[in-house]
Amino acid sequence: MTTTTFPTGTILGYPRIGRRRELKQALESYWRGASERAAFEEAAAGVRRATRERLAALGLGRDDSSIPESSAHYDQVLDTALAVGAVPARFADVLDADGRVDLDGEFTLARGDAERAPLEMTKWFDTNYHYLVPEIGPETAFHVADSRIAARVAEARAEGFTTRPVLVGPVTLLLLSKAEDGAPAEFSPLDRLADLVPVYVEVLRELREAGAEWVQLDESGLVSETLGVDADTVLEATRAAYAQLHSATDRPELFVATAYADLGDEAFRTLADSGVAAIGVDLVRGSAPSAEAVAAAGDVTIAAGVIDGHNIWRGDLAAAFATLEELRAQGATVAASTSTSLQHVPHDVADEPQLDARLASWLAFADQKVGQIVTLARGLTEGRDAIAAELDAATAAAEDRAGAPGVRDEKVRARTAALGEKDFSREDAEVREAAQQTALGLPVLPTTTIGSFPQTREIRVERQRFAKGEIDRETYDGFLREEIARVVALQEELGLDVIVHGEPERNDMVQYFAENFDGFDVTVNGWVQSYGSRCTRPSILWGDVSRPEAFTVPWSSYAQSLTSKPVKGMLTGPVTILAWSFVRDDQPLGETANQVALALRDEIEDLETAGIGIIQVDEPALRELLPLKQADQADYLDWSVASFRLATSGAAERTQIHTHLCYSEFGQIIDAIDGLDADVTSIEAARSRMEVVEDLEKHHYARGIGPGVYDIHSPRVPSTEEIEQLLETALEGIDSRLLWVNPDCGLKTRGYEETEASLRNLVEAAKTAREQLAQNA
Ligand SMILES: Nc1nc2c(c(=O)[nH]1)N[C@@H](CNc1ccc(C(=O)N[C@@H](CCC(=O)N[C@@H](CCC(=O)N[C@@H](CCC(=O)O)C(=O)O)C(=O)O)C(=O)O)cc1)CN2
Ligand code: MET
Ligand SMILES: [Zn+2]
Repeated sequence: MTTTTFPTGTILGYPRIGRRRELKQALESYWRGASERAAFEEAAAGVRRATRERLAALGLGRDDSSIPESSAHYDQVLDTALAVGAVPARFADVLDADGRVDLDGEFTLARGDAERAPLEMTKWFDTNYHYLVPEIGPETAFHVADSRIAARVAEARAEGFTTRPVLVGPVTLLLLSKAEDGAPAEFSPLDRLADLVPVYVEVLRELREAGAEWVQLDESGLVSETLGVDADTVLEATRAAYAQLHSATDRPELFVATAYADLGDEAFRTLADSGVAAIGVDLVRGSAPSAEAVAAAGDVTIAAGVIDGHNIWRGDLAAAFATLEELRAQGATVAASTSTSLQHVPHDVADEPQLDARLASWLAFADQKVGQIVTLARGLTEGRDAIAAELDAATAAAEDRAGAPGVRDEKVRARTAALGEKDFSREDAEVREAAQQTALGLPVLPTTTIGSFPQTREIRVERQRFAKGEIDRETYDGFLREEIARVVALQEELGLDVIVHGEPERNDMVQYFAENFDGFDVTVNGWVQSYGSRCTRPSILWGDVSRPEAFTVPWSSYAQSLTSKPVKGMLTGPVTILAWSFVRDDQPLGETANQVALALRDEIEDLETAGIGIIQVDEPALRELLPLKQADQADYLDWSVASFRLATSGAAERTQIHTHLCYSEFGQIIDAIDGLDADVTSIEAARSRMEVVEDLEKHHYARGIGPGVYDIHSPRVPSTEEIEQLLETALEGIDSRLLWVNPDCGLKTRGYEETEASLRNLVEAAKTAREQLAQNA
């Protein structure tokens, strides 16, 4: 086997949706049937080509494997699952006679079809990216089902690039998978490792044939303690898998990348001992391997993740370089790398000319981070003096940021400093329940939705016209009021009990808040993929946060003026606002969370004054930010739960506080959910068919609870019978006085046709369930 050296500087991955979301456009157009397959393939290839050219222009080498081949149409976990044939039996028909899967098969798994729900989607580590969860059973027939990753390597090769293909590694792939339906209770996907690794061996051979000299296997599963498998078992699996991959012939050199938390010496040594040639460690979230581990590791290259792939600050470049030098002084072969893939940050600060120049000078998006990597690599080759100017410039920017106006706002500081215990708690839950019963008079099994109604193209276009100055504020507001009136009337007609205004005024549930708070800025082109073709523009929280004036109140009161049923006010909670923004890194998150909480507390007070009796404070990201290391979890849950309570505990007894969580497994955090002290909580449950009910029962959960009965992630309309069935399951573990009937999440990504049909069935099913309860009483 040829031995090639690892590049001195590299990144673990690059945004793949395109600088102007070209891939999103192409995907949605293909799905709509508005373009042919060939046109889609061409657009996707265009994004890949532009990425390679850009990375080379920024200074990564064309032929030294420093450019990762990290593209994906929909999801990188799906791409790896397809490569090794991890296709569940319920989708067996997407495989052709040769066991291969094509483009439409890929999208069937990702998006489902009329009969089938798609693969489940869940959080990728502690990020706002969502991957598709492979389903693996005792019978899953692993085989090479798809060769697109090799084809992309060959495509790059033809254009003069030697790229480094990126796959999810075998251990992490299985750790992130779920057991296929019908698998025995004691079955764990990791049990199939020995059957899976030989298929990776074949895939590696294919990649080598296509011209890859290095392959990157992402094994962040090794750093997480939240995947339900103990550390020793994970290390044992790692040892077994990599010994076998190492001994394979005709393969690229192995680079195992880990990210999102500390790898730790033991896992580092396990990888080094099993013969992998390079190991990536996240030095933003974790620490460098110890001197002993480095000494014991032989000639393995350490790809030191010193540039933050998960946040947008320019950071302390001099400190990053010092870390590299220190590792080198210990005898390590070092490369400069990002801590994670850059898929979590936008492309380019230069695409944001509207940003204040001073703020912009503190930032580094993906392209700036590539520049930083190139600088550090040059420093490693030529010595510190060669990059002194760049290091000094970054230091000067950090100093400027520390003293800039708005970073500290003394009024905000005085308010958080004065907080006492009473600011974090409400009247007893029973007292509140009685007051709310009187105030609201809701039926048993009340029906409601989670907040958003379909964000139609028309709404987005009107908002864009308003942003461009093509229509004035009055016209835009008038349009939104019409939209709200329509949505309220629709809910009345459907017979829902608690009405929402539909959130048409919001571009995004976090960005909208950032736009209305001080201390934030927003981007115009700073798109980051959240899942599939869906993107967000995370806001930049750079200063102390406060709320200049009420902003949700006019919409909620307008909706309330149209109906005698209660309208639910709709806010995004402090933890979620932090989780889905780029947050200042110069103070503890808990401190920032309390500032956001106080801004929300002000809004809640104004909603109450305006006569809104139910207020939902969404915290879908509560589970997302849960630290991957158990030792850090208690502290996180303390400050996150406290910030929610700070936001909501100013509410009167009679005001019913709701919260909503989705996209996660909740078993692990039920105590924290209880600690939020919300009166009613809606959670995602339909896709896991009410699995959560068992957990709730185990914890003797005694508050209002709405486990979702309708999966809003696919256009499929759930039948009345199906929803009745789910309600029956729910009622086996939940007291009927506590149960609410609602979808899994907001309806913003859905169309009206399926939304109306589904909600009609939901209301109908609730009616039947109520009748049955009355009969049984
Ligand atoms: N921040 C955040 N994170 C989240 C969620 C969330 O809602 N927000 N939900 C969960 C799942 N993730 C999601 C992420 C994004 C979307 C989503 O729908 N995104 C939209 C964009 C939302 C947005 O910001 N829209 C803007 C800009 C819309 C736009 O693209 N306008 C066009 C013009 C209009 C058009 O032709 O469509 C343009 O600028 O070119 C607006 O409405 O104003 C999309 O990708 O399509 C849904 C779920 C978890 N994480
Ligand atoms: C991702 S959670 C979404 C909650 C929000 N209120 C909505 O309905 O869209
Ligand atoms: Zn949700």
